[in-house]
Amino acid sequence: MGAFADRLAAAVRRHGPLCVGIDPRWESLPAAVRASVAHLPPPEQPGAAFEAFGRRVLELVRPHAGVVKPQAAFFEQAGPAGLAALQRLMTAAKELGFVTILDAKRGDIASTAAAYADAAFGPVWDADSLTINPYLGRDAVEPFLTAAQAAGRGVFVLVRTSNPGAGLFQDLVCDGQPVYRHVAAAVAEWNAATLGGCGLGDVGAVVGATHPAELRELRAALPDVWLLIPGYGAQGGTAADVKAGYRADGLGAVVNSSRGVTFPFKPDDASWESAVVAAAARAASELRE
Ligand SMILES: O=C(O)c1cc(=O)[nH]c(=O)n1[C@@H]1O[C@H](COP(=O)(O)O)[C@@H](O)[C@H]1O
Repeated sequence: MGAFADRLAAAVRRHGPLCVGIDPRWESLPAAVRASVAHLPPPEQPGAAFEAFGRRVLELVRPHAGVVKPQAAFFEQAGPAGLAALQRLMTAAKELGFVTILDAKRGDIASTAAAYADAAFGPVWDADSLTINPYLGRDAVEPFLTAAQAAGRGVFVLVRTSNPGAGLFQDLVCDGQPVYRHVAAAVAEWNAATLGGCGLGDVGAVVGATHPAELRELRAALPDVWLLIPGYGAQGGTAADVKAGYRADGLGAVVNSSRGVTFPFKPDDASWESAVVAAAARAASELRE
């Protein structure tokens, strides 16, 4: 219990709260990276380029971040070569000492959820943690919790997402509270059984940086829950917006930036690597303050 929470705490103490999202887009990649795969058959080019780019990004951001979050959709889009790239990047991230969040937003009936969980935490993806969608209910979430606990891993449950349309269902008031507060209450219950030495547990909550009022409210309601806060950077969330996500001890939140850190350049910019380093350094310092 708490194995994942404690690993995350160690990473955040060492490197600060920045989580770098790896969401590669073929059209945004540096021209040099695309050229380096031009000899391959076209269906294999995006996957190979994603791997080369992702590996370099991991090395470049290493001094500034202890957590990475590859988003599976972008790799799936690149077909089998993309999935192979994702698998190798997950391994590379672990070898570099990052805590990994596999962002696949899984959720299904219990028997299928068990297969998703087995895939995420088993030897293939070997993720430290996985994002999950709780919409199907308790029996659909529990297989992820069981598998995560058995393997010393964690999950991040979608609670209040960063997208503009998040309120359509999440804000509906039912039994006197918005739906996202009901989800938060369930997260608190699931997390309570998993606390580690750092005082936080293995069942985290996803709360968007774009909703600072809800972030403040959820930080108070979930004092021992790790928050994964996306929406900082490209979606408009600022360092001031995410401030309410941290606990007084500075732990409790990891703040994700994907495009803001990994694509701060135009494809034909030869100095893209220094742009990535500068963006990671800037985000890390802003978030630490
Ligand atoms: O679970 C997530 O990571 C997530 C939840 C959410 O509410 N909003 C959100 O943007 N995300 C993910 O966080 C990343 C945000 O990317 P950028 O907007 O480029 O920083 C993407 O991978 C999204 O899929």
